[in-house]
Amino acid sequence: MNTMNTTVTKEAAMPDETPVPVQEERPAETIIQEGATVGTPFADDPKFKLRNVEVFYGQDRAIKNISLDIARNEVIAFIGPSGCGKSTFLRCLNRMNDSIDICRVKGDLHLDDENIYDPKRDVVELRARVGMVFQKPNPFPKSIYDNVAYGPRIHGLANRKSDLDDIVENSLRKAGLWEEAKDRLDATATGMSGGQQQRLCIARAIAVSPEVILMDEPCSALDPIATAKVEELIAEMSESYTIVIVTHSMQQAARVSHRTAYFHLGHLVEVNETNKVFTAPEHELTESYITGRFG
Ligand SMILES: Nc1ncnc2c1ncn2[C@@H]1O[C@H](COP(=O)(O)OP(=O)(O)OP(=O)(O)O)[C@@H](O)[C@H]1O
Repeated sequence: MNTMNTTVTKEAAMPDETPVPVQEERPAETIIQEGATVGTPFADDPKFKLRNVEVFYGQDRAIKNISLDIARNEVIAFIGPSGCGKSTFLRCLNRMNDSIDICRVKGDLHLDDENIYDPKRDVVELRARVGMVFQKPNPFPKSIYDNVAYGPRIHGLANRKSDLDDIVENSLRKAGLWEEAKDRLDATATGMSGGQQQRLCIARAIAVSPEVILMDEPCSALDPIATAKVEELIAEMSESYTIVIVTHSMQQAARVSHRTAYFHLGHLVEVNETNKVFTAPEHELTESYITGRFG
């Protein structure tokens, strides 16, 4: 455990002049050392190598000098209080922040030794390699088939209709949706349940053969049964893909991830094996969060 104290003691003068110790919470900012993440933030031969990353919205610095590796085929969970920068950092990994005018990203961000922010980089190709599943299922107002076929069509991944059929079937199978969808491929996707729509969005991401799948609170709009299905899927998918998941649910992070990264006020405070984060956190802020003292 980090040995720094969370409290300071100060003497307060009582009317009878007897000094009485007063306990005061030390503000979180005073116990964070910028850029000094505790635990195991680095990996050998990483999929993503991210160094000294800073993200600004206008003048506001939302991500403060974060360095992290994401290993191949690992599931890493980003946790932390609301507004700590989890989604902002996640969106750097496939340049989703590019669409926000006031957003500026600094630092070195590499995917397989290629600079993600190289001005010459094809962002469409990057997002095919690094797919994304959002908080709210967002199928296109098209048929189930066309939702999954959309990416392969625009990326020219199938020459014949039968090839496209195979991609659609395989993607729906991998997303655990084939049995439910095979007899209604022409039905509109928006007529599916929320959980089915989210698995369809996962199938849509899988259809372009990504290497990485980013998930931004993928279960927050789902009921417990649909959530359990998506979590099962994450476990299966981790054999083929690198997965980065932002979640508000510590139980979910504990169930699905190999490593967990704890964010606080734009800092990356701790990264460790998930089991360690939840049973023996090294930093006192991580401990405060997982024991429910704030967040
Ligand atoms: N488009 C934006 N414009 C300006 N500021 C933003 C924008 N998006 C996020 N921020 C700010 O950046 C900081 C980090 O936000 P972010 O959404 O990344 O946090 P988060 O940890 O994902 O939060 P939550 O758990 O609530 O989704 C917050 O202070 C937020 O207000």
